[in-house]
Amino acid sequence: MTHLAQPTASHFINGEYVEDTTGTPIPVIYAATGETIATVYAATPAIVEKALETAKAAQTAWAKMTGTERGRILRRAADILRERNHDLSVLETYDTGKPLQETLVADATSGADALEYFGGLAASLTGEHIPLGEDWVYTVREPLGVCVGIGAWNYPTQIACWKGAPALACGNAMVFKPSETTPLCALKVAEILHEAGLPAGLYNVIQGMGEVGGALVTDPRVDKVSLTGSVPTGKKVYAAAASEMKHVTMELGGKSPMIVFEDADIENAIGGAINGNFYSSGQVCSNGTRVFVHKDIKEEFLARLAERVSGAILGDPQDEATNFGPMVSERQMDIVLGYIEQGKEEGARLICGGNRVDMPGYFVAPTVFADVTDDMVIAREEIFGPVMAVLDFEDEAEVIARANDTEFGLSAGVFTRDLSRGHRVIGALEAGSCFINSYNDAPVEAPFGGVKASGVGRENSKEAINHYSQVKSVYVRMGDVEAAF
Ligand SMILES: NC(=O)c1ccc[n+]([C@@H]2O[C@H](COP(=O)([O-])OP(=O)(O)OC[C@H]3O[C@@H](n4cnc5c(N)ncnc54)[C@H](O)[C@@H]3O)[C@@H](O)[C@H]2O)c1
Ligand SMILES: C[N+](C)(C)CC=O
Repeated sequence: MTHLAQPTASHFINGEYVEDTTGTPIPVIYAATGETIATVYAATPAIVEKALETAKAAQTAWAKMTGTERGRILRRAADILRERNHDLSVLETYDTGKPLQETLVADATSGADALEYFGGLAASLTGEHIPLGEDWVYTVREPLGVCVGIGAWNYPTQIACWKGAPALACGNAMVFKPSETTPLCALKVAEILHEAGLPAGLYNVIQGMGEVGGALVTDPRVDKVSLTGSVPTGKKVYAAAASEMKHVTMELGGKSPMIVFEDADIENAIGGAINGNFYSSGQVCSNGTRVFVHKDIKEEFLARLAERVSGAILGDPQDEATNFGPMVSERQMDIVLGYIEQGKEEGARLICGGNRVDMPGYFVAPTVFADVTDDMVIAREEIFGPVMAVLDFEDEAEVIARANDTEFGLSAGVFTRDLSRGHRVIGALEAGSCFINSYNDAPVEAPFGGVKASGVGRENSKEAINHYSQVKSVYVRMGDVEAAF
């Protein structure tokens, strides 16, 4: 019997589903059971060619439409996403294993927000007039052309929309390659965009592993590459794109600090630490996985934290009562369990969790280590699972220096009732997406992205427009041209 997650076909190109079973089969495995629920096929060179040719051909006419017309289509797509939120959330849960309780509020909804926001901005994308005496300069905001989006597996619907919405609003075409681990949701985004009236060829989805991503990145017809993925992949893709000076956005990994001062509202800080470590079972790029807690409140923090973590409900992710799901794959589970063993060997104090859960699927118990030191591997490397490292500190200058002592710079959070200190400390932290008395809020109105090895460019907000368009300046002389000879 065909599982309801099985898509119509593997790829969506030129406004329709396209199949080519000669590509490498990619099984889609439901992380809560280990069963194969769908199969898609990696794009062959012919499929890659068709997607790029189609995108290139469709983009010129799209760019000539008014922003109002483009925006209307994106906003219609946002409405359809919201109307179908339940079905899309069920699919997201099959694709990723994340609990339905989360996907109902975080995935298609945040994708719809992006489509609505950039749909609303499309009509206001203008240049400026710069008077220069009798002469003047005007600027024109132009699309880049064909953009490639490459996704990670933790937020497949959101990533497909966060890249597609600003690209399309600016008049570009997109070829999107989802993660091979979660190939399903982006196909629905493409289907809905076309149902909303998007002309054929402007948003194409093709499947595949890194080689397909690599073929897209190096193709001369591609003008921009936006990757969400790990730092090692980011370095490769950035280098490949640099050979032809392509525009890039790099949304990469992190090992972000969350600092809890002694005057913090401790329950709020614990709530922030739980959201910033255990939401999506810890598979969130911006997570505050190094939780620095002032030594005076550390033991109280740990005791209350352990009590609250015991409230995690592990189970069937399609059951709305479940609030903690499995790792996306067996491979990711093994990576996370390997880090947990390393934490134990390094001498960190295990407060809770620390094991695979004895149930079907790839569940790792929410894990907290205390007495973690800066040099431990679990404090230095991105784990991308439910593993919180709690470190203690004594004073502000010391904790800022330690928080910044990392190659990453995606996010940072501070909990304190002293707002002067909150702003001062956030100002000194090397991170792109920061929080005061909160953690991991990512509304579409706020720029999102990292500094240092965590990334280049920003998604969301008006900032994203700068990364999907370029400015042409035109000098207009009103008088005669003066020349030396
Ligand atoms: N900053 C953000 O917004 C953000 C959001 C989500 C996830 N992430 C990061 O993503 C990582 C987890 O996701 P992942 O395991 O899927 O990452 P990954 O780097 O393994 O893969 C990401 C994507 O890149 C593709 N890819 C791999 N090699 C490639 C190559 N040489 N050329 C082109 N494409 C290639 C993969 O097929 C996949 O689609 C974590 O590090 C996490 O922090 C970042
Ligand atoms: C962008 N965000 C934080 C919602 C998901 C990243 O993994």
